[in-house]
Amino acid sequence: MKKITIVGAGRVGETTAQILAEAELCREVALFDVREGVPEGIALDILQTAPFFEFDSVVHGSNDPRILKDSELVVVTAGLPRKPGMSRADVLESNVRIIDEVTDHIIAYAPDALVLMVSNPVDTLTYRVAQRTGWNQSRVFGQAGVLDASRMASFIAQETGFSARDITTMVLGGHGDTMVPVPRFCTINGIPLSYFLPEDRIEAINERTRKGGAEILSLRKNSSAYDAPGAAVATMVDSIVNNRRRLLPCVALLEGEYGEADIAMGVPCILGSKGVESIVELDLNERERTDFSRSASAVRNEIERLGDIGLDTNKQ
Ligand SMILES: NC(=O)C1=CN([C@@H]2O[C@H](COP(=O)(O)OP(=O)(O)OC[C@H]3O[C@@H](n4cnc5c(N)ncnc54)[C@H](O)[C@@H]3O)[C@@H](O)[C@H]2O)C=CC1
Ligand SMILES: O=C([O-])CC(=O)C(=O)O
Repeated sequence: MKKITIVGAGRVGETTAQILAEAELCREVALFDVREGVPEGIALDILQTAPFFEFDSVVHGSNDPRILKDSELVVVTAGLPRKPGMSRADVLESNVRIIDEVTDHIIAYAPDALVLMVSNPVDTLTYRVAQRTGWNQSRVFGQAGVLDASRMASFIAQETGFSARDITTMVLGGHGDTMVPVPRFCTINGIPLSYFLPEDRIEAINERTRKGGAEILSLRKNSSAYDAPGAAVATMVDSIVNNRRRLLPCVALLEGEYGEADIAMGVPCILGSKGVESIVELDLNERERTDFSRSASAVRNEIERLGDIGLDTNKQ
């Protein structure tokens, strides 16, 4: 891929930019942020790691949204992170205004790009971007499940003492307290998780996964997570730019899949060069279905709050 722009040169944006450049996932990594000098400074700092990591990707930054021009993919990390004690939904009102502005820049300067949303609450803001752009399911999607699944895998690795590499996990639903880890679809090198861990330990891991973001926030105090989130975004970008067509949980717009429509939330997707190529519909059991629809209700409540904010588009 020639050019990827990261909107929001904060902690997640910077971490993502470093990984994309290091892995040469595109020729040009652009950083856009409203903080004066910051995107330029971060770009320069990352560029100066090129001799160590031996990459040729170019990194540059600007406060001018025209930097988005010619991007094939835009990763959106702009917006407030929550503070300890808050839920992700608590930053909805602040972030929707930022995301509306960012969306208008994308429409104006990168009208053919794919959009990978990261800003929280990510399900609702992915939905918002899709509404404002009018773009389809394949082009507008978000990151949540890749991170949640990696958290779950690392907890399983800690619990079993086995290599995290052999652990495959699946987390569906909204990226909030109602997220749905699905241990039935988790394996250790193909062997079901239940072969290694008793039910109560699996349940404890599910619960820790649901609270994974809050756990880090409570420890780091003045920052939510950004190392694993950056790596999760880069994993999705890699599947897109290399057209790997990996099966990854993504925040996707549902159009009847899983019995839901007019909503965006985490489901397994095939992610390739055109974005979300398809949604994989798993045959959920009764408990998983109940948990999934509870999670959908939580996301829907957030989406309803958007109604008060109004979608007065300001397409340039
Ligand atoms: N989906 C996920 O799994 C995750 C989502 N997040 C979310 O990502 C977002 C960013 O988190 P951090 O990087 O830690 O925050 P941060 O505060 O370090 O960075 C946010 C950046 O957005 C910029 N920004 C604000 N308004 C802007 C605008 N109109 N245009 C361009 N840039 C603008 C700020 O200047 C700042 O540099 C938060 O909403 C956070 O909750 C964080 C981790 C994981
Ligand atoms: O916890 C937060 O607010 C940031 C995030 O989404 C995560 O780390 O999962």
